[in-house]
This record gives sequence, C-alpha cells and structure tokens, in this order.
Amino acid sequence: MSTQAWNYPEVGGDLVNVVVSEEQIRQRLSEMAARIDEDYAGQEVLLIGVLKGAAMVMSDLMRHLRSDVSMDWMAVSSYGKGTKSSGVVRILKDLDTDLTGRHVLIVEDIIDSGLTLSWLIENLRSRGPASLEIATLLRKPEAAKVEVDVRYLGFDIANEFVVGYGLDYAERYRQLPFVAVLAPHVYGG
Ligand SMILES: O=P(O)(O)OC[C@H]1O[C@H](OP(=O)(O)OP(=O)(O)O)[C@H](O)[C@@H]1O
Ligand SMILES: Nc1nc2[nH]cnc2c(=O)[nH]1
Repeated sequence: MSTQAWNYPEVGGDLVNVVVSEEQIRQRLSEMAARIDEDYAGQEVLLIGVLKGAAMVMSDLMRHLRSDVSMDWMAVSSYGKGTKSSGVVRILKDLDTDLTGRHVLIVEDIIDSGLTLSWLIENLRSRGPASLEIATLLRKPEAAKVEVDVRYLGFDIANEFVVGYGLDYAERYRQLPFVAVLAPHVYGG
C-alpha cells in the first residue's frame, strides 16, 4: 500500500507500514454504524467514548448513525508514556451522565491486553445500565490477557504497537488519518 499520497513524512521514517487505511476505516465504520442502527432500532443509545484515543472513532462513527444517540466521555489511562499497559487503570475524567436504565455503548479505539476495558465494564456495570456493549475499531487477539466480549469490531490486527487515528505514542501521531505500525527505534523496542 502506497503512503506517499498522504504526504506524511513520518511514514517510512517513524512509521513502518500502514495497517488500516483511511478508506478502510471509513468503510468499516459505516458498516458498524448500520449494525448499531439495526440493533438499537427505536431505542436511545448513550455512546461513551474513552479518551483520548477514541476521539476520532467516536466522531466518525457517530456521523454514520441514524439512531437516537447521545454522547459522554470518560478519560482513563493505563499506558502513560510507554507501549505496555501498566495494568493499573486510573479515572482521569468521569462521566457527567447517570447510567441507570440507559442503553450504553462503549466506543474504543483499540483493545490490546483488554485490561482497560475489562476494568471499565466492571465499573460501568455497577452503575445500573439497562444494557452495556462495546464497539472498537481495533483489536489485537494475540495480546489478550483477559477476554472482552466485543459486539461491534472494526479490525483484528497483529500484535504490534500502532499509532494514528487517535492512537498515540507519548501524545504524538494521533492526527494521522490511518493506523500504522510505529518503528521500534522510536520507543527503543
Ligand atoms: O487493552 P489495553 O491493553 O488496556 O489497551 C487499550 C487502551 O489503551 C489505550 O489508551 P491509553 O491508556 O493509551 O490512553 P489514551 O487513549 O489517552 O491514549 C486505548 O485507547 C485503550 O483505552
Ligand atoms: N498507540 C497505541 N496505544 C495502545 N494502547 C494499547 N495498545 C496500543 C497500541 O498498539 N498503540
């Protein structure tokens, strides 16, 4: 896949190769949105985005949805500046919304070890939602330390550290419109 057209000097330097292109993301999110619309027909859905990584997925997924949706955000972090989950999840920003009796759909950019989401599911379930499901653009099956039940999945990818489309390394690369493998020399891997 050629990346020259993006005019991103990072590709071929800090970035090894594109894993999911902008067009593939657009297409897959529209398919996921169609399934969500079908499943929640006639019901109001609360989308919960997990900051910061899910910002792009949330905004692009949402604009395909025809369901009655509202949105809230939670910020949690387990990676800090590294490329491995610390396993310790911290709430940096909590929800503004009461989940009691709501149909909740968590929107994530990636499930890697699964530690963040399994913790989050437990946390949100205790708040009494009517239903709780997960949509994620990316998942790394080989990296799973805990199994997480995903209702809406974009792509399964290899166990490599990726950046772009919301995903960062030390807060950089989030703005890339595609997902790419980060060269190990950048993080000393
Ligand atoms: O399955 P896991 O191994 O737990 O990894 C997934 C989590 O890691 C990333 O968040 P991160 O902690 O890097 O914060 P960020 O979204 O602010 O970049 C990503 O957005 C997920 O929330
Ligand atoms: N940027 C980035 N963040 C992650 N968080 C969990 N896995 C990843 C990954 O592969 N890349």
